[in-house]
Amino acid sequence: MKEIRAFSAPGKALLAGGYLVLDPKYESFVVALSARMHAVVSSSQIPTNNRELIVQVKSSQFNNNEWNYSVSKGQGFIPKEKDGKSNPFIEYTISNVCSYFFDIESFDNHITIEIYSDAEYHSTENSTIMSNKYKSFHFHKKNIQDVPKTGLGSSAGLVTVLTTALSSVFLKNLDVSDSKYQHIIHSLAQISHCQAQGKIGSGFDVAAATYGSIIYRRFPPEIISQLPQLSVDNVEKYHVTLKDTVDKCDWKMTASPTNLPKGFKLIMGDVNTGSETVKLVQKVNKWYADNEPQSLDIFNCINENNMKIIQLCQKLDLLSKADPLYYSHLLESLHNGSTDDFKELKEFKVAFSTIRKTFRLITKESGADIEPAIQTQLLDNCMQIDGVLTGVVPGAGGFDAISLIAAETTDIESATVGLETFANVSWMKLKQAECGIMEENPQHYLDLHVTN
Ligand SMILES: Nc1ncnc2c1ncn2[C@@H]1O[C@H](COP(=O)(O)OP(=O)(O)O)[C@@H](O)[C@H]1O
Ligand SMILES: C[C@@](O)(CCOP(=O)(O)OP(=O)(O)O)CC(=O)O
Repeated sequence: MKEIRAFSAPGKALLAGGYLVLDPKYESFVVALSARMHAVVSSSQIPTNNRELIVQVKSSQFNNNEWNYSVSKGQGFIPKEKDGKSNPFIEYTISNVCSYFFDIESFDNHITIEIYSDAEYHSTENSTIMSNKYKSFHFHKKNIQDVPKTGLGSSAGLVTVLTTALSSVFLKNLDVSDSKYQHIIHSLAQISHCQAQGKIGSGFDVAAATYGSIIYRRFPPEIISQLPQLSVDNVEKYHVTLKDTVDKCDWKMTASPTNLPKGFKLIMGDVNTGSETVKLVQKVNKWYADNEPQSLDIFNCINENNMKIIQLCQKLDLLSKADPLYYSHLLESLHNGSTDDFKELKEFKVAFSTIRKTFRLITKESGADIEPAIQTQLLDNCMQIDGVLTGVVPGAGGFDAISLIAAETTDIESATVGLETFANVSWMKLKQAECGIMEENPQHYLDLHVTN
């Protein structure tokens, strides 16, 4: 009998903690976003002589892209694509999930996974909308690697949701709301994502895809770097080390659920030019090493303000319950220019402006365009808009995007329409996600038809 299940995972914005998050001594604030990556998985058992798996991954939104893999222990769980096509994010995910579960006695060996990604992950130019009563997706004429990204973490979302979908074939009782399974999904996805990227980043994107909005402290990079290379000759060794890493190892990380305070929302503006995170990180690392110990003081100053933001979010949320009247006045102040009358809001603004000031200092000293002048101007202008409290360049910064924190009642589109100052920004149809990885109804992806 054919089994069908569906899952989805959210995108991310690193609101506080860019660069510092790479070091396990600092915590960061990651907001999970309503743009999600989806996987619909169906599996069945077909007769074979060996324990070979057939895994077909379809991403029909992108020029009908599809990858057809055969995977077996004899090939070291290294997937072989029928036509030699490659997608490292899919391949490492298949390798790790298969290696982790391969001692399970019986499992479905014919697996089809359909990937869908929400509109906000990519430029929607020249795309066709296909929808049904429940979902709506953009279909492109280009292959996945040729459609411009917006920077919400498509590969992290893909790897996390694919890890979940594949694991569900081996674990029929997989429950994504159970922390035991979330840990397995998160660990396998972090490992696969790092291997596919060829570097061990901070992993905040995979953590948000799994756990939702979080206060995040990264795992030590050695957890992943100590894994042996997966090859035909060391299948057993890889399997044992992987099992230990996922099941026994202390990942020494934090991923505590958090949220923007009640009555506030995150607004993301796509600036449409793009930056290269790897190059920015290299420049900042060089600047840091060349300028110790002052660079440590600068990072500590950013950290103090990051922590302030995390504490203020918690404080505001408590206040919304403890003193609803005061809180409603506080929210109103965002629309009548009196935010400075409320010390919590004043402190919130000061924390962000200090972080921005410090980012500008690093920009000047390192040559890494974290908050380039054009973004400074844009953010300053945004802060004049009715309802907007503050703003920052998220993640690595650069020319990619801006994040604003505003009253839920802010209408950013109307406030900026037709204004030259905001001509280069497109406001993304996004909000904070309600949760990390979640199970979806597979019926909701059926009968998609053209709607534009
Ligand atoms: N919907 C999708 N279907 C198939 N592969 C995808 C999809 N989205 C992302 N990917 C994979 O992730 C890659 C982009 O990863 P990356 O450059 O790290 O971008 P991002 O910063 O969005 O994570 C794509 O080239 C592709 O291999
Ligand atoms: C600099 C960083 O700390 C944050 C980068 O955040 P972005 O959200 O800009 O990331 P990408 O999607 O990978 O480009 C690097 C890291 O944490 O890996």
